[in-house]
Amino acid sequence: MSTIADIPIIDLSGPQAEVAEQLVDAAAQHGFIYVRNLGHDIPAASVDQAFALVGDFKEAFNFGEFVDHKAQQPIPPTIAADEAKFSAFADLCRALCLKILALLGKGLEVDTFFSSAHFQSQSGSGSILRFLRYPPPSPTAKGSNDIRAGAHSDYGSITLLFRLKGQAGLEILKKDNTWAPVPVLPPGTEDDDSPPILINIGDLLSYWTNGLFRSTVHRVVFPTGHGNGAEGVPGESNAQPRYSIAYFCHPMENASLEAVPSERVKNFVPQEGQKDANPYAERKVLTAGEHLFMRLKETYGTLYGDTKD
Ligand SMILES: O=C(O)CCC(=O)C(=O)O
Ligand SMILES: [Fe+2]
Repeated sequence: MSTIADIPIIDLSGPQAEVAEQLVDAAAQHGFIYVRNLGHDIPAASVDQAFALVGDFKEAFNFGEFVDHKAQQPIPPTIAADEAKFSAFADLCRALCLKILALLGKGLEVDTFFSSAHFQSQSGSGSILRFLRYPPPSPTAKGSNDIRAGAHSDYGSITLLFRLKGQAGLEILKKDNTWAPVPVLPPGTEDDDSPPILINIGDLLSYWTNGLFRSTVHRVVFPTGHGNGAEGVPGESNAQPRYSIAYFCHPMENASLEAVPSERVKNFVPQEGQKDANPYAERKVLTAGEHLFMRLKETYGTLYGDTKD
């Protein structure tokens, strides 16, 4: 068995100063954090209900922001009946993101520096609630077809990821450049009512903190029996379709990504060769919207009026 990913497990209900410090350390060392879902922030029933809504999706369905509980985009009739439930779930995700951003600010001794740049109004941030469905392996698939979602890092500030017990697939790239599976139920959480919510740092927050917080590369694979060297986690399988729900949190588009007034950020020196070390320490101040545009342009250059070479 490959060794499972080394990701800290944090209970947000502990003493807040300690929790804040743990979150900052986890963001700096790992870029991924398990937040135990003990029902204080997101009730297990709400997660179950959200997964129960996903039945009809083909591969992915993205909700942009809801305004007055209404999606601001055309949504298929099959989904429209549940609009209020989707919106309520998005609200729970927003609230949890705000809490984590406030704690990260507390841990860096910059108070509301991050949290106040988010969700100042109902729209204008590019935050997305995404429902994902990955088909089961096709019996003939070999080699290159064993990747369900290619290696990437997320663009925004933080991402919340909800997964289902028993469903394998997520891996993170470790510092030694090898992949490690990320169990849905890390040791000690097996009896929780709902699996921990996986939080990861996105490129924007890494940029904003001059690389102190790591935006860790991850992917989704078929871990067993497909000859890709990934062996997965006991008790998890990929025989069934896999479902996940991600909430990608972004600051308001006009938020300016000015230097974080934190000693720890100021004093941070990227380790040599650290892949996600931030090259922009002496940079011009971007807004969150400009940062997103830059990332999208890197990925989808031709669509954004650039020619790729
Ligand atoms: O489905 C997953 O477990 C991860 C999805 C993901 O990384 C993404 O959509 O950015
Ligand atoms: Fe991702």
